[in-house]
Amino acid sequence: MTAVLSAREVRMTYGAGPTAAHALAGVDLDVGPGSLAVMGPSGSGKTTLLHVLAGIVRPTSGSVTWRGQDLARLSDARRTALRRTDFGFVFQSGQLLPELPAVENAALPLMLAGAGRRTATARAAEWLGRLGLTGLEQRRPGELSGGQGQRVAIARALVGEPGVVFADEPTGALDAATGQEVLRLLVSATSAAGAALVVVTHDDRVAAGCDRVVTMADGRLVDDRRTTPAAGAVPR
Ligand SMILES: Nc1ncnc2c1ncn2[C@@H]1O[C@H](COP(=O)(O)OP(=O)(O)OP(=O)(O)O)[C@@H](O)[C@H]1O
Repeated sequence: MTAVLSAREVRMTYGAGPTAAHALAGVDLDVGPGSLAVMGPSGSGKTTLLHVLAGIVRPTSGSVTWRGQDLARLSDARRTALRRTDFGFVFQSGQLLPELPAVENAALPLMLAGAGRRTATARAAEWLGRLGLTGLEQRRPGELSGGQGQRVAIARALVGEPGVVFADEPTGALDAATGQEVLRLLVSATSAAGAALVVVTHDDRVAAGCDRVVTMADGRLVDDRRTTPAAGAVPR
């Protein structure tokens, strides 16, 4: 496997002394092309790992390498710039700007990167179309269902052609059937865009729809396996 993103001996400790929380206690992980689910009990370090991999937080020690650069060594400004150009994000819900129509929400990363409004919204509209939202471009988030809102969030994550998409419980606020559909779209759209996907989830069915599943416990990776269609992967 050719790793696109590599974590080595990553540790993350919150606080100090006897009450310190060792959220990551030495994690080695190579993220390759395809989709990777991160599972594990509450408090095991999943979100912290996602944030460290995505350069949102700097680990206490260890390295995270993306395209030859150690994210932990970059300045905050450089990391923020790199996050904007190279990474896409989908969160549980509520991350769309309520006053903007769907197409402008999806176009935001391009506009932040300096693209003109017309070009940005045209590209965002294409992505909304690919995600089955044609005709809903002018709706505001409050006028969309939860599943439609998450599809707008997927369009926004992919519009800038990132190398990796990070998703934290992207189906957590949806009912089971809608969640499965959103996950299927997230996996297939990310793959079609040539981006890797890292998804934190508590849901076995979501994990089964990914190519690979790692499990965390107490800040460590304790299991790493490839899924097969026979193991229940979502048909594409
Ligand atoms: N900002 C913070 N300050 C202090 N401790 C934190 C902070 N963020 C996380 N922790 C602690 O680090 C550990 C790992 O938290 P993390 O959120 O990564 O776990 P998780 O597996 O994503 O949990 P969940 O499934 O409940 O979201 C927990 O013990 C948590 O209390």
